[in-house]
Amino acid sequence: MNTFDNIAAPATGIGGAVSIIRISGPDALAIGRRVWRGRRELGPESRRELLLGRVGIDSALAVFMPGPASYTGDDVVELHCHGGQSAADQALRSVFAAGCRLAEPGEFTFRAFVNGKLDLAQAEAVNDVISAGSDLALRIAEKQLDGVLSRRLEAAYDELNALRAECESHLDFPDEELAWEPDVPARLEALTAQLRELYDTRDIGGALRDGVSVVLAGRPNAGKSSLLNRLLGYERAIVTPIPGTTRDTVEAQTVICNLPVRITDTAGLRESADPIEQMGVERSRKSIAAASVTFWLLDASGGELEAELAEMERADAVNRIAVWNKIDLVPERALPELPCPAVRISARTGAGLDELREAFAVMVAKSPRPAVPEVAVNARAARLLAEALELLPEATARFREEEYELAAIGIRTAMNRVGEITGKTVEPDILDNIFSRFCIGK
Ligand SMILES: Nc1nc2c(c(=O)[nH]1)N(C=O)[C@@H](CNc1ccc(C(=O)N[C@@H](CCC(=O)O)C(=O)O)cc1)CN2
Ligand SMILES: Nc1nc2c(ncn2[C@@H]2O[C@H](COP(=O)(O)OP(=O)(O)OP(=O)(O)O)[C@@H](O)[C@H]2O)c(=O)[nH]1
Ligand SMILES: [Mg+2]
Repeated sequence: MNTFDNIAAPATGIGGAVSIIRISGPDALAIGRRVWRGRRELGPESRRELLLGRVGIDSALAVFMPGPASYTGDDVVELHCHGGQSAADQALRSVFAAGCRLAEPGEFTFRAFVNGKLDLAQAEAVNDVISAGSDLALRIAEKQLDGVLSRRLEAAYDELNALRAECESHLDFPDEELAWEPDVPARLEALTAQLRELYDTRDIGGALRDGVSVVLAGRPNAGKSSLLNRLLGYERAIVTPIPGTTRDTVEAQTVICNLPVRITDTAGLRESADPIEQMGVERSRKSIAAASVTFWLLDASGGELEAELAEMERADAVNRIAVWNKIDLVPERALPELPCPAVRISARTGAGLDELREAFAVMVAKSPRPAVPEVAVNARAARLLAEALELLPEATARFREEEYELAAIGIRTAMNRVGEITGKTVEPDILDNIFSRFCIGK
């Protein structure tokens, strides 16, 4: 990615009423002027004003945002054309003809990073904002974009740097005992605790970014597909009184207690002579093994409680919630105690659904009503924090043993790991890897 090129790309998806084409680079204004004509000329006077004019045959608005006060930090021109493929295409063609190339995925945000408008943690948050699957996921992404995580990491980085310098002064000036900071180990420990607190947000961070995978499992006819439809609020899967209705896995997305969820309905588990059904059951087992939470459906009205429970035990699914269904048919029935969280619901009437949702939120977020955490780190940050957390107790011990050189090396390495999260110290291939996962135009 050459940061001096002029780049352009559609900034909006298809299907909208307006299509925005974004141009960024040293010649953005000249290119904008060549392709867009209005009564007034695009230029420093029209800074951040939307002016009406034409791009080719389409009437379009244009705005000039001079760098460095722009999204990328370079000069930016946006053309707001009519929606649909044709208007945007002809505008884009004239932009390319005027001397732009198509931006690579994430290249606008990459430039914002290179120009110091955003650090790496904020740049990653841009992608999180776009892919946020729930309000909660969006809020946490917006906080990271605002720099909440970055500020904490910057403070940790500065403290590590100060402590590293302290270790080195023990080496460089071994006779100046009086000037030494007395509490280096205590400060190292406090810092380690802060980094661990950040590290401990990785599970909820992963759940918010990737969604939690939930599988609906159980014997045929237990009401898995009925529950799927209930949770989604529309008739996604076929429901019939015939056991073995669902043959293949059915996937959908939803939000439960503000957590984005990828949910899979499965074929009921049983032995069957039908080869197609057996293939479906095979898929069910695979989905159960891959999911992070299992809602295990049990027919509370059935005559075969033992068989259903045995099937559940045999599957040995992780993080399961036992869901006694069809409770509307047997409201008073005493049901066996189970070794896992259990709720009583009716997929038919909707009774107990809130309890199920809460049991799920407690399992995933340790709270029935997950609040917006200040920060929740992603997998990359968690990996780097884990490395720092491994080094710091070691370095603290070395310091106590007056092995200042080893302590300094450990602290410096931990500091660089923390710096990698915000992009202070980072390899180009890591940047490529991060930005290439963005969409074109971002
Ligand atoms: N039309 C349009 N809408 C958009 C964006 C955009 O680029 N274009 N955004 C992005 O994709 C998001 C908004 N984010 C932005 C962040 C910073 C700046 C910007 O120009 N910052 C300058 C000046 C800020 C100011 O006016 O006070 C700066 O930081 O110096 C623009 C958009 C969402 N909506
Ligand atoms: N009374 C009552 N009937 C229910 C309830 N939930 C599901 N049913 C009925 O039970 C039957 C089976 O429901 P499904 O949702 O298709 O069951 P399933 O677990 O998906 O079954 P398979 O796809 O065959 O594995 C249907 O006739 C549903 O209407 C419930 O809460 N109460
Ligand atoms: Mg079904």
